[in-house]
Amino acid sequence: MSTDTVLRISHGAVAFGDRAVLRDLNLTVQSGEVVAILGANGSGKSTLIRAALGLLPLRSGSVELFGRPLAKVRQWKRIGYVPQRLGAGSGVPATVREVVSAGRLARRGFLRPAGRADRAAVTEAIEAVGLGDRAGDPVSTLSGGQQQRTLIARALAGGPELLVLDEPTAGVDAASQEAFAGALRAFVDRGGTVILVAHELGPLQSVVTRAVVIHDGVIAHDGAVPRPAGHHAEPGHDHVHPHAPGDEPDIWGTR
Ligand SMILES: Nc1ncnc2c1ncn2[C@@H]1O[C@H](COP(=O)(O)OP(=O)(O)OP(=O)(O)O)[C@@H](O)[C@H]1O
Repeated sequence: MSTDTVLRISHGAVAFGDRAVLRDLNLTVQSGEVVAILGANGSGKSTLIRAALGLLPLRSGSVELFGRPLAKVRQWKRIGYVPQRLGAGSGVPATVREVVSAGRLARRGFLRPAGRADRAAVTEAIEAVGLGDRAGDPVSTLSGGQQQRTLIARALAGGPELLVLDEPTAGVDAASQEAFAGALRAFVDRGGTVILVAHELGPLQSVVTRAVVIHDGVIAHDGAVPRPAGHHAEPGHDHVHPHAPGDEPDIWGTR
């Protein structure tokens, strides 16, 4: 597998008004890595990935994607991004297949009708997340976890090299978490790179190769996935964890 640099953030700083959220942050991700961005609520995890994709401006520092400065990145189809939440209640009764097909648009161009390869990629992505039997159903009839999987399938359908996922399994049922972990594993086996934000990894733990913990605007840990610190017992712990009984959860939200 090649070890090309997929993402490099150098001395990145992001502030909202005069509030610094990220300060002098350095992060390099190589091709083939599965990096989990961890940290407490509000520590800046989403801010980090949004800045990495050019969705938020840096106050200072620089970002390179696939070896190019952000301003020179043209091939956005190399990246699949799944933001934190499906825009709920859009009122559009789109089916799973329609939503996932939207993930092919950047690749095939807006004016060209979907071809055989497009349809095959959409079907494969839907199967990969375990929604083959729901492809014709409106997404509004799906569970939250299934909707999240639909968005992941949409990102996969574009055939990206890098997947960026913001809390893909937060509040997601156990079956969806397992299906999602399987889809990610298949993506990585084919040479894909993943950066994901998480509060707990659950079934994803076996896929993740590296954990980056954000604290106080900088990287407080970069390496092996840290062991849980028993946060379930803490009163401030308010996340929903749909894991199986007897399953030992892994929590990092150091609040
Ligand atoms: N557009 C914005 N304008 C002002 N403040 C913002 C904006 N986006 C994020 N923030 C603030 O920046 C901080 C970091 O937010 P961010 O969403 O990156 O945290 P997070 O680690 O992803 O949190 P969570 O785990 O709750 O999703 C928070 O205090 C948040 O309120």
